[in-house]
Amino acid sequence: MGPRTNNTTQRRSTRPPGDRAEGAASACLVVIHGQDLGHRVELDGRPLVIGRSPDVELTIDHRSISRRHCRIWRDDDGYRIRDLDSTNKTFVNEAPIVEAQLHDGDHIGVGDSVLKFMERGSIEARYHEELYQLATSDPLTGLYNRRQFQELVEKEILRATRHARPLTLALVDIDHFKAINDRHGHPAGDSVIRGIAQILKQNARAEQLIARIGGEEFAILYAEQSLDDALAAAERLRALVQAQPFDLGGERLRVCVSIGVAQWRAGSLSELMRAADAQLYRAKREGRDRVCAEDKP
Ligand SMILES: Nc1nc2c(ncn2[C@@H]2O[C@H](COP(=O)(O)OP(=O)(O)OP(=O)(O)O)[C@@H](O)[C@H]2O)c(=O)[nH]1
Repeated sequence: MGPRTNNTTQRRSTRPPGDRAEGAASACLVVIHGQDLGHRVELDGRPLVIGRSPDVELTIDHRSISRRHCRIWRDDDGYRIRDLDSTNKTFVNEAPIVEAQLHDGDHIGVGDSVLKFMERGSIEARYHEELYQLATSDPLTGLYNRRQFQELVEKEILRATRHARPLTLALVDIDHFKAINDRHGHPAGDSVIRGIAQILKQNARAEQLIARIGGEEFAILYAEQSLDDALAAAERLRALVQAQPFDLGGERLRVCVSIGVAQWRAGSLSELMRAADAQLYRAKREGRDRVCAEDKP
């Protein structure tokens, strides 16, 4: 299990990467050794605890790391780090510390992992920012890509389990998309994909995760929302898409989507995906342009 940034709605937005408010973060941490190499966490001045517990802001689920291992915060002189009496100690540039000032480029050792501290704006931080965007987002829409979505959903499943909160997944698929490509061309198809992504983004709440997980398929995770609430949100999206004509070179085209919704009930991410997928195919079978959800238990 790799590192997870928690405190989702505050620490980092669960909105798609393209939607992130720029300028809020003043520094970042990048994993340069250990699990989830390249993972990046923004520091925006608020205290951040690194540890094995799922309830800290940056979870690294590894036995070499204490439940609450160390804390990073900002004071008038910049960022500081303090070890929280961890079993294996916290290191800055390979020296054990109790408390220390952090400087651009410092290596922070926690258990088997090494994180690099970088001031925002440094060339290296921008380089990592670009790499991170490339690795986690879909270039056509700016939404999360499939891999990143799966990683974030795994984390939400842990949180839902721990706090006994509901979690609902919707899979959204454009209807008869091949015909749009065939009739209007691939670039027009791309603009329809972008347009639908835009509708999904504009109507998402901060705690929702949205991704493009396939050619003309999107996924939305409704964290902390019941099946009924997610169903109502999905139905609103379906109606919005249906009501908004796309302008394809002067021709107005109506596009529809089918949506399958499933609630997480213990079990793995792939079981949740399969359940939502079954509902999506039911929506297609029953005539498209509709939302289907599994019956409640
Ligand atoms: N323009 C464009 N087309 C894509 C992209 N990715 C996949 N496609 C096309 O999307 C089409 C998907 O077609 P199908 O899976 O047959 O589905 P459909 O025509 O939407 O039919 P239903 O889902 O059954 O309503 C294929 O023609 C793919 O080539 C993309 O990034 N851009």
